[in-house]
Amino acid sequence: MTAAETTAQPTDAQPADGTAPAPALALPTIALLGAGAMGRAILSGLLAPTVEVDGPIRVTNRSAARAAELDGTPGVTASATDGDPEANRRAVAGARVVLVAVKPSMVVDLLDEIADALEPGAVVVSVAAGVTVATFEEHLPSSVSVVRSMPNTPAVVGRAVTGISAGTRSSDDDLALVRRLFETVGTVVEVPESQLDALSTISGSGPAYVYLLIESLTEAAVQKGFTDAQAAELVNGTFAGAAELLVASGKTPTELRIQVTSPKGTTERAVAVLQEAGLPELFGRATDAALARARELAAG
Ligand SMILES: NC(=O)C1=CN([C@@H]2O[C@H](COP(=O)(O)OP(=O)(O)OC[C@H]3O[C@@H](n4cnc5c(N)ncnc54)[C@H](OP(=O)(O)O)[C@@H]3O)[C@@H](O)[C@H]2O)C=CC1
Ligand SMILES: O=C(O)[C@@H]1CCC=N1
Repeated sequence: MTAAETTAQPTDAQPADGTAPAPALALPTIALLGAGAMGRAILSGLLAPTVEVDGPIRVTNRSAARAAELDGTPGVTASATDGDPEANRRAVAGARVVLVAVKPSMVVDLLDEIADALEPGAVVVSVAAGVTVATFEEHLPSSVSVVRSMPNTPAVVGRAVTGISAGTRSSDDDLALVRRLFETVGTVVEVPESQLDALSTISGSGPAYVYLLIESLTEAAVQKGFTDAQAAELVNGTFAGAAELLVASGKTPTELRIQVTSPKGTTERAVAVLQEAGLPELFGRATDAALARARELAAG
């Protein structure tokens, strides 16, 4: 299941005895504009039983179908912007945090639409790739602050890595608030804005690189005669197990690769093919291409 196919569901499990855990984290009023793959991934963290948001989260989405689907979720009020030009302005009025999760090309129109409906002191949080703090600040009143962020889709399972960067008007408290918000879906790394596009090429896009590797190894398994189901079990299990081992062992990826690679054994031959084909350099080129695209998005 992709993030785009998920509906917003709390990320934390309820205790086994069925009682609700005490809220561990209180967040102020939140509006979330854009309930696509990323918007809904973040929403799932905010709906965790350990998080208490002041009032329902006000979600908007362009199409009515998705808004209607989310409107039934406890803790959420959702409206569609299609046919309701005031929906975004209503959602942000009185909200302390406004998450902007529409496509980069739609950001500027959205900011112009909501600018004079924002609460003074609101924190506008961008998840849009490439769009700079300067663009946000140019289109918003000086009474609101801007924080740029770059989450990733494992937010759906509470395992996101999110980069955040302060805007020129954001206080330490604003940044701390945004950190707490993204910690509901995983871990948070603070970087200067000058590094956020680079971070996006690594962790923002990173899940796609991992899935591409999984797809490629699965194809190799099928070519070797395994059924699709067997190939998926072998490859998905191997990626999940290797990642878990990396985290649990505290060892470096290099140490763990060497453990697998018996001298003069089979893995050594396979790894040599991948290295000779330039796999490490390919990641350098791929992330350079992503960075160039982020700069195009920034230029509008
Ligand atoms: N996908 C990812 O892994 C990541 C994405 N991002 C960023 O997140 C943002 C969203 O990306 P993603 O979720 O993938 O894209 P999606 O297209 O899945 O989501 C965008 C959503 O915004 C809705 N929308 C469009 N216009 C408006 C509007 N005026 N008001 C309210 N909602 C609107 C769309 O509705 P409808 O579909 O009905 O048109 C859609 O559901 C982008 O800026 C992207 O750069 C950041 C990190 C990772
Ligand atoms: O592909 C994109 O533009 C977004 C940003 C990082 C991941 N997805």
